Amino acid sequence: MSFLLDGFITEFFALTSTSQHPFSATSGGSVNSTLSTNSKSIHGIEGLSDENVWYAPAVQSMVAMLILSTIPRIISTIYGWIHPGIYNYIVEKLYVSVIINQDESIYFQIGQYVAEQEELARSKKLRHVQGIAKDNESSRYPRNYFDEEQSTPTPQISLLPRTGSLQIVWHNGQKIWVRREIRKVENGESLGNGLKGLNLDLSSLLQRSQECFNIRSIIQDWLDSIYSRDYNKLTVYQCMRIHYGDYGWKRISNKEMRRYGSVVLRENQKEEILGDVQKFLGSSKKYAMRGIPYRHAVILHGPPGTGKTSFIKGLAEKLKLNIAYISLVASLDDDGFLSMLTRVPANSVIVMEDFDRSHITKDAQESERNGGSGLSGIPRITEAGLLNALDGINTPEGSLIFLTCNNLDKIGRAVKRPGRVDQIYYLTYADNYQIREMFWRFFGKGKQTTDPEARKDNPELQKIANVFLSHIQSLNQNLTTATLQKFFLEYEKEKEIEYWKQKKEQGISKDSSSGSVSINTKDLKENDEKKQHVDHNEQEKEKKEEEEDEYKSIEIDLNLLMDKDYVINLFEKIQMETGVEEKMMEEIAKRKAKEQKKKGKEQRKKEKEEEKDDTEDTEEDTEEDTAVKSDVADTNDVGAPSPPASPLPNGVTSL
Ligand SMILES: Nc1ncnc2c1ncn2[C@@H]1O[C@H](COP(=O)(O)OP(=O)(O)OP(=O)(O)O)[C@@H](O)[C@H]1O
Repeated sequence: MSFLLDGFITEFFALTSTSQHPFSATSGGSVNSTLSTNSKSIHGIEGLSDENVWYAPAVQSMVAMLILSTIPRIISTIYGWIHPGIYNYIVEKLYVSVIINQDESIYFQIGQYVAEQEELARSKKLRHVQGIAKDNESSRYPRNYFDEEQSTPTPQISLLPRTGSLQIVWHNGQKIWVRREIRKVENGESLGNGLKGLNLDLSSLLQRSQECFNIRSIIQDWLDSIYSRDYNKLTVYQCMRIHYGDYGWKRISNKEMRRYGSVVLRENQKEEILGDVQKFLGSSKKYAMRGIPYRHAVILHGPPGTGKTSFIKGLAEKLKLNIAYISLVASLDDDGFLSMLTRVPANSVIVMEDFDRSHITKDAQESERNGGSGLSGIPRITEAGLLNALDGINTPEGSLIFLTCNNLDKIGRAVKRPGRVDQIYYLTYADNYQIREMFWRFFGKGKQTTDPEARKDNPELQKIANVFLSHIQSLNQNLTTATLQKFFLEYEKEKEIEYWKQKKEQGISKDSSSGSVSINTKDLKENDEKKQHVDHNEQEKEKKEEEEDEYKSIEIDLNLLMDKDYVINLFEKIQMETGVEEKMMEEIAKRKAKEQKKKGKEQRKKEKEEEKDDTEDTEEDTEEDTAVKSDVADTNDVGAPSPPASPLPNGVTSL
């Protein structure tokens, strides 16, 4: 009922107010003329001038369309008051509607499209909206470390229609009503506002012989437009609980893909995994012929920060796949798990991370003791559920599954056996090849980042890379690629800080030397306030653009990377900050203690030498004094004996 009332009110305002007509957002000018002609066209067209006559039929048909689309709603609303049965009958006969539940993977795309149309239209009709935070990527760079405002960008707010509000979206001249509404459970009761079970109810006036196929093709157009715009971006889905007992795939981000080339594994390892996956993706017929379930599971294991997640993202970019994360530690039971696998968004690689930390350990009893498998009341995936998933019982044809873990020993043999898991790869600490590649990817220019031949053109950087590598080797420590990345970022940051510091100093001295132009506040006040505001905004924009260009062109001085002490100290600082594994911390502590001891020894040695020098000086002084005294004595008391030489060793003074 309220749905139709809203529709009626919307139509009423659309007819009575030209500025609020949905067309006004896209073609404001033409709408005014259209509607001002309405009254004339209804009573005839005699009032129209010759040059306007040509569009009269169009105006008439538009008005007729508007009336036609409104009248059924008005009638159905009135009848709805009189008799719900009649209301239902009219709705049933005159409208088509499609409901998309929140647990459908396209729910978010359709919701996004509709919200964007609303934002585009900036409809003045929307009065009560939902405010959500919008991530403002562009405000993050350039990073001038002295500009505090810049480093803490203000969050941006975006307005969306509220749950329950009615939106109108025009598609090729056809009007679609869209409403987000709280989902009704099966017995017809609403779940209440606290729960986020939502439907998108899209309805449209029934058009002859098109029925729901028309609205289906409209929704398909919307989806196509969203997908074509976001093509080349990685869509990441996460399996989430939508409301009690119900799970869905939620799109959590739509990012630029991580480039496959930006991930550095051991020499040829990346190509090996890629080749294996490509071979699988191109072998559907072979699998079918042999009657083998067409699915492929890969385990990536190794210490944290060796690039397991990064590699999967890079692989997804390379193969143009989306990523669907499913957490094995979430409160998800076997039924939920398997049903989610059947609904995995198309063209996705399924990723189950931190497998060894899940409740599915190699010892099922241990798992139960730890509260797994539902004994603690929290629904859990059981080992049997996981084995079924890996066997491909519920997974769609062509499923590609990646499992990641730090400790492979914690995974039961049943899981690892051939047929369930097809390949196992170990990603470990960075070797010389990876250190070198990471270095060039960070500091090389153009082709040098990936092409060893091109690096020969930069012997200076090659020298720095070699010396840097030898410093790392002298550390004699296992370093992950994540630690190396952090090192380079920290180094860059330090150098940038130095750069901005210098810039700031130069800026101040430049201003003071040139006797910067002082602003006459009186003159400013006389200026038009609006103009000032515009000028200020433009200046800010220009300044930002200049800084952005400058940021891109900052030349980082890499010579410090050849300083062994600097490199070792920065690594230790990073390792301390990032809380590396205990063993590494122990090693650092040991080395620190050793260094401290060495320094203490050197200090004592130095002190001893200084004291020795002092004693020698004292002795010399004493001798000199004695000589002076004896001279004096010679002069004053000729014949007095000289004092005996001290029997104490050097540096010990006699009391
Ligand atoms: N081999 C690598 N090549 C490029 N970048 C890497 C590599 N390994 C780690 N990194 C960087 O380190 C960070 C952490 O890496 P990532 O999350 O992929 O590690 P992980 O092995 O999945 O760790 P965990 O086991 O804790 O999940 C990322 O920012 C990534 O850019």
